[in-house]
Formats: sequence, C-alpha cells, structure tokens
Amino acid sequence: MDQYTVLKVIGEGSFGRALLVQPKRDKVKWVMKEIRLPKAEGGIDSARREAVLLSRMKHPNIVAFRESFEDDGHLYIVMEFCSEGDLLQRMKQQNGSLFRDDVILRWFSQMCLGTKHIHEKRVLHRDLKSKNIFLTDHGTIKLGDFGSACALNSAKGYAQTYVGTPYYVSPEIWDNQPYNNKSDIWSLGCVLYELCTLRHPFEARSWKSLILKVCRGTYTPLPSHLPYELHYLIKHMFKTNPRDRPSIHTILSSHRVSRLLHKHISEEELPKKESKELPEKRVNQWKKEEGEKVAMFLGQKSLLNTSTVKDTSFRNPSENQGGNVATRKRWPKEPSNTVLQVLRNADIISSGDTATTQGSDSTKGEGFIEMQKRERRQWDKDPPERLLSLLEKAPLSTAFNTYTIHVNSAEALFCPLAVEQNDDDVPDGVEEVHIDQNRLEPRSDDEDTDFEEDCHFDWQDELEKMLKEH
Ligand SMILES: Nc1ncnc2c1ncn2[C@@H]1O[C@H](COP(=O)(O)OP(=O)(O)OP(=O)(O)O)[C@@H](O)[C@H]1O
Repeated sequence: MDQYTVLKVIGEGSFGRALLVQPKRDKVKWVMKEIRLPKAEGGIDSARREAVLLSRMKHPNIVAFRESFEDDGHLYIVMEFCSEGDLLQRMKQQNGSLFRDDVILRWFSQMCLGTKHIHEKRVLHRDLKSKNIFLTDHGTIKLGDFGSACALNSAKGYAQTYVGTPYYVSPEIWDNQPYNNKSDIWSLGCVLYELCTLRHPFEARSWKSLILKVCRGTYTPLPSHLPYELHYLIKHMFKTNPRDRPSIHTILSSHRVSRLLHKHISEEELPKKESKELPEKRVNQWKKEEGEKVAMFLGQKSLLNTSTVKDTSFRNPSENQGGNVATRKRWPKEPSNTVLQVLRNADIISSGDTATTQGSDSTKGEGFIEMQKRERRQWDKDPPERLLSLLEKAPLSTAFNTYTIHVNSAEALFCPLAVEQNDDDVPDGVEEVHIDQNRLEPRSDDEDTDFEEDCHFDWQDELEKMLKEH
C-alpha cells in the first residue's frame, strides 16, 4: 500500500471502494479495489486465490491486472484504469439520444471477445452488467469486476449473500439452478438491450414484477430502426431456457448477427468456423490444461459440463484420478417453472386469459405480429411458496447493485436508466412481445450449453438462514 499514492476515491461498490492510485515510482494511474475480507478465516484463502486468478485474465477486452496484496484486513487488487468510466455512466451521458448502430455493434463485439476469452478458460463472469463494463480513452471496451464477485461468493464467513445483480440475473438463477455459461449470455443480452434502447429490458417496481418479467422473458421490443439481426439476437439471448440461448461461440461464429459483428473484429480474433454438430471438437479447441488449472485454483470447485453429450475432453479435476468421464447433464426441455408458479399465485396476477389475439401494428414495421394474451403455460410442480415469502420478508438494497441481502435495509427497487418509474407491471396474460415470425425462427443451442459451476450456491437457503438469525 505504501508504494501507491491515493489520488481519489472513484466510487464505492457492494464489497468495498475503488481508489484511483499512482505508484510513487511512475505516473501511470491505476484503479485499486479495496475489498473487505471476511472475518472468518475459512473464506480468506479462496477469496484471495480467486480474486487474483480471475483478475489475471489477459485479453485486450478485459481490465488488465497489475498486482494484488493484503493489508489490514483488506484485499487490494490493482488494475488498469479505464478513464472513460463504465458503460452505465456513458449511457446516462447520452441524455436519451440513442447510440449509432455501429457504436453498439463495435462495443458489443468487444464484449463478446472478452466473454469468449473467459468462457474458453471455463470461467464464468457471473456479474456482467453495464456498471462492470468499462471504456478506455481509446474507446475500447473492457470487462471488469469478475474477481471480486467470485472472491466474495466463496467467502463463507461473509455476512452477505451474493446472487448477482437482480436486474441482470437470468431465469434459472431465480429458480435456484446453477450458474452456467448461458447465464452470462443472458446478462450480456441485458447490456446489449441497454445499449440499443438506453433502458433496461426488465424494469420493475417490485420484486414480483421483476422476477415475473425475467422468468417470462417479457421485454418491450427493440426500436424498429435497428437491424433485424439485433432483434433476433436479443430474442435468443433472452430465451428463458438456457439451452435455447446461444453460447458466446455461436454468437461470434455462426449466429445471424456474427456477420455484423465481424466488421468490428479483426481476423485473428474471430473464432474458427466449425460445423454445428461438433461440440466435442469445440471443447477440444479450448485449452484443456488451462481450464483444469483454473478449476483447480477455484478452491477445488469443479466446473461441470452440462449438455446432452458425453464430454471426454474436459473433466472435473477430482474425477481425473479415476479417469471417469464427466457426463453432461441435460437441461429440461421446458423452462423452469418454479418461480412462475409462485408468482402466478401472487397478488399482481389475476386469473389467466387463454385467448390469443394477433394483430398487425403499422408502427412496428411489416411482418410484426403483436402477440397478446398468450396462453398461459400450465405448471405441473407444486407451488413453492418459499421464494415469494422469502422475498416478501427480505427488503433489498438497490437491485442494480451486485445483490447482497441486508436484512435491515429497506430501499426500494430502483432502476438507474428509468426516466421515471411507471407502474409497468405486465397485466395478467399479456405478453409485450412483438414477433417477426418469418425472420425470428427459434432454434436450439442445446449443444453448446457447455458448463456450469458445481459450487452451486443455494441463495434461498442462505436467505432463509439469515432471516431466521434476525
Ligand atoms: N478499472 C476501472 N477503471 C475506471 N473506473 C472503475 C474501474 N473499476 C471500477 N471503477 C469505478 O469505480 C466505482 C466503484 O466500482 P466498484 O466495482 O467498486 O463497484 P460498483 O461496480 O459500482 O458496484 P457493485 O459492487 O455493486 O458491482 C464505479 O463507479 C466504477 O465505474
């Protein structure tokens, strides 16, 4: 710490402060993240290990790591200073004036490259949001902040429960399913949507409304002037079932939008073209040794493969001894219904309307069909009242922050991109989705739902425990 001069405090996040610092020996400015370490011994080792490891990702679109050290109960991570700040600040500066398509596509393609890099190393970001994506003075996008979230997730003694950031969290997380590579894709979809509209796709005034919208994948369509490829991409990134979302590899190589993204990506950065039926071959292209090393470093946590094929190229390190082959899990064919079942019973929802009305809307452009009053799915699970009752008891700090549950705080749900908070709850049975049925053909990316974290964190359990303690 002594070798740095603190120039100023840039800001405060959920886990500590961000300081602008300068080494005493030179003039280059760096950001120093100061993270309060958990008091309990147990989590410290893995907190340090994970933060350092994940901060060491080297890629032009990932915030560069300089060093990390501990001092006085804090973990310090020194990283590249992105002088243009984060994307959320940048969007606010627009004062409602939309970004040009080429700016959106350039930034998004760089985000994809950063995400591709970490996914290739079998690492998940878990907290992708516009606040964690930065811009340099050269206009380059840098993904940041994945070290601290992971570090704190594994810090068992920490008196907070890490979930992610509610506004960016995918349906499977609400349903207590493991985080997987497609969960990062959902969050990336939220950021892309924000860049396109300067609004968040799932704005809400209450937990119930937010979760309902996320779990239904219900969002206001993108403006019609945007290329149809972006409409198509957003639609697929917001598929409620992770198996139907494209992987980062698919987005960059074979997705319809890749043609547009390629204009902003140099040849050597592009993933090599592969035929779709080769998930094993694709896995082989990942640097297996690095993936295993990363998993080993992650405190013996393993990263499981989750797909429909047997993957012989990446094994859970703990299974390597016995030479067992990790069998990929199957995603259920239907989206997970647990949360929706709960919400269906909540007071914002009245009885279902099963009629489907289709009508053309001249303002939405040719070929758009407005789907209204879509048939409600029939859920066959028992209603898990638990989630809703927990949420009712648990006030939350701002839902745009990395979510930590503070039992005594009672801040309202607030969306920073919202101009004003309208009560925009979706009326029962009405989907605000405009579908160009000819062009937006659904497809499955089941084959590239590649991996999930085995260190599944049951946040509902944690929440329940915390509530009991108070
Ligand atoms: N590498 C960086 N370069 C420039 N600014 C940064 C950098 N890292 C963080 N910041 C800024 O520092 C402030 C605090 O960031 P921090 O990551 O600690 O929390 P946060 O992202 O605001 O919140 P949360 O912890 O909920 O994600 C933010 O305004 C962020 O834009």
